[in-house]
Amino acid sequence: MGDRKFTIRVPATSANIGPGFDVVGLSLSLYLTLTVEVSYSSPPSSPVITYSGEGAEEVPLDAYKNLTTRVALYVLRCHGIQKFPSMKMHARNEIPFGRGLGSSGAAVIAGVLLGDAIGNLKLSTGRLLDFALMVERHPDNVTAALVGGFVGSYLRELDKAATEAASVPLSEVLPEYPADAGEDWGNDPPMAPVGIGHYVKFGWAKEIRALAIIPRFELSTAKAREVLPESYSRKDVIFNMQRLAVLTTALAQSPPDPELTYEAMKDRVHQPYRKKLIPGLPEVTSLITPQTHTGLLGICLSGAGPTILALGTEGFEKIAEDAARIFKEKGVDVDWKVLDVVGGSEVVEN
Ligand SMILES: Nc1ncnc2c1ncn2[C@@H]1O[C@H](COP(=O)(O)OP(=O)(O)OP(=O)(O)O)[C@@H](O)[C@H]1O
Ligand SMILES: N[C@@H](CCO)C(=O)O
Repeated sequence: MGDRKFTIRVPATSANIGPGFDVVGLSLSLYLTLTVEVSYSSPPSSPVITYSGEGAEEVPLDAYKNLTTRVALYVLRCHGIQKFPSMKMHARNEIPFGRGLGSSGAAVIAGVLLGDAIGNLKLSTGRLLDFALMVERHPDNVTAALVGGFVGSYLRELDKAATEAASVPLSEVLPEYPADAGEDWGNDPPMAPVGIGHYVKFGWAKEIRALAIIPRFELSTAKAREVLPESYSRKDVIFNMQRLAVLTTALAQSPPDPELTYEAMKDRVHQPYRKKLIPGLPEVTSLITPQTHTGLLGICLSGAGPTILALGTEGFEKIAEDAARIFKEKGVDVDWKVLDVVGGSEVVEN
């Protein structure tokens, strides 16, 4: 194989969109971009990683500790390739860490695409998703990051053997590989069962944009999932299913109907439990409405939070300023960005 240069670009995502907890995701115009140079003619060595942008002060640059390169190595090892080729990678990241904008999902998809590209594996979209789902176990962010747009997904019920293969602890899927391990990593990594995740892309009305109101603190997804209950009442489950069924079509209607979409973006499965981790969440999502803010279609927690996502057609500045004021009263400073709904990940040869 000759030497190669390529770029991998993966969008940010907002999961849940209110009632679709662990089910729907939306890709947004902030990107994790990898610029990669691979030399197959040089002997294999540890990849040289540089990084700029969001998370630069905390992200590990050791390829055996960095999430993206560990995922790439997992995919390579599942295909019998034990070592990275000689390579340089620069990551430029616009997606803030731990804010509910899918930074980890983007890093995982970037890793799967990186493994696919450097191993010249030519995996199908479905297979790329299988490997991503072995690492990030809920499909909403990774699916939207891979295929783009407004996406619904479910995890298939697997047979007994495949269920076991798909439920190994993350530490076994992604061990922190010792840099000096040579070719001997010990056991083979668990192979991803075929067809773990299935998805469908919904329509999206082109005039709808997304306002991300981003608190200046991080909340890890793991912590935001710990506060959720194990079971729910029938009433709350029906509340969410009714709204989600309406929402997936309502956001494709042009012009969108604010009355319909605002109510359809309400949730009783995750947001009520997360309010203790995000001061201001109940106030922002209840005081900012289509009646008070022309152009607003709906407002919800983005992913596991703490970012708030407001969907709308206009009036973003007023929505953002009023949300910022409510957060400020609770002692929380925010930044805000108006984002577009975008296509999925791209790998471009340079
Ligand atoms: N570009 C990246 N490179 C390496 N590691 C990353 C990268 N982006 C995110 N991570 C890792 O993922 C962690 C954040 O993941 P987490 O799931 O808590 O939040 P999130 O993905 O930003 O939010 P959400 O899943 O709610 O949308 C970071 O602290 C970091 O360890
Ligand atoms: N559906 C997930 C998204 C976060 O990655 C959650 O809300 O916990």
